Amino acid sequence: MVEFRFDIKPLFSQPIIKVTSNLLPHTFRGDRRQSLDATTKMSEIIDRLGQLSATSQGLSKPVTTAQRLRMSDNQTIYLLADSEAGHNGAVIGLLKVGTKDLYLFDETGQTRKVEQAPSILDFYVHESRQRAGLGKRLFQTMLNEEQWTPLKCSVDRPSEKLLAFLSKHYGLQRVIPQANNFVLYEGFFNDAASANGHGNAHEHAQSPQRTQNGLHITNSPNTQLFGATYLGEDSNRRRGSQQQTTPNALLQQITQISPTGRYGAKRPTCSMAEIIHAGNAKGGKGNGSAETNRIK
Ligand SMILES: CC(=O)SCCNC(=O)CCNC(=O)[C@H](O)C(C)(C)COP(=O)(O)OP(=O)(O)OC[C@H]1O[C@@H](n2cnc3c(N)ncnc32)[C@H](O)[C@@H]1OP(=O)(O)O
Repeated sequence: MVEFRFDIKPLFSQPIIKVTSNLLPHTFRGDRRQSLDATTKMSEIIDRLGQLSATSQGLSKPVTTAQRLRMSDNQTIYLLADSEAGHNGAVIGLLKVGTKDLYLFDETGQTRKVEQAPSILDFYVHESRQRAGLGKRLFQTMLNEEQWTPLKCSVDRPSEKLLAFLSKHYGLQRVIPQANNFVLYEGFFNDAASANGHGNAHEHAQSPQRTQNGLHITNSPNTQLFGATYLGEDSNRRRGSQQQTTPNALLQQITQISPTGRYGAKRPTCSMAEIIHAGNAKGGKGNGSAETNRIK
């Protein structure tokens, strides 16, 4: 459990609170002095949980910091607390989500630009409380609040635990291979006009060409950056057979696909990739991954 030198109860009038760039709990009411005190404490909570999440995922630096949240205009952090724990209560989970403009491959290998794609950016439940349903509670609250459905979420470099989590609770198993670090599941592009539940995600297809050798070429930045996609018989068979893929197999698949990330070797910064996959947030961005720069 993550305890603090101050009492967290005044900040958590309910077990799960939402925080955006003003660094105040969404339920907060108070004068200027109280706001200042609350933002200082919230910053400490976010930084601690962000650091623990990074450590737990083996990342060299946190994906989530108070400073990054303050600089963003489209990110929300959900925090889960146990007010009964310890002397001052304890914060036990963090989930950061946002929307991203992404170039993505659909099921047929065609490139699509998706604006404001719902994205899962960071997720952590303290080690002492994992596998007790708290992650599900946090995730479900987020889905209800954002009015998102799991199938329509892109996931920024999911860990093996998160892949297992999405498979278990939401039946998400078959990924659509991507050239960037985001993972999508089959069905993401169905009825894409309402991709984020509010109906305001937009996607644009790039017209594809299929050559004799099965290479799939579009005039898209994905193709320019990562080359054509091979749509061989094998991949068609795999799709046709509707195989169930285990999280481990998925991870392996992603490892092979992902050009960067926690699974790949370090590679030089690609400024083109940064431009293409940069999200809407004003904060610093990563190497091909909208949010992270997770491996440095
Ligand atoms: C985009 C990103 O954020 S990627 C990074 C995701 N975060 C991490 O990997 C950090 C470490 N892990 C965690 O913090 C948590 O395990 C979370 C956030 C992924 C899930 O939270 P939990 O409270 O454990 O989830 P919850 O109890 O609701 O669901 C449990 C299911 O999650 C998956 N899971 C959780 N822990 C593990 C684990 N150690 N090994 C494998 N699967 C796991 C399993 O499917 C598990 O079901 P099972 O116990 O029947 O096998």
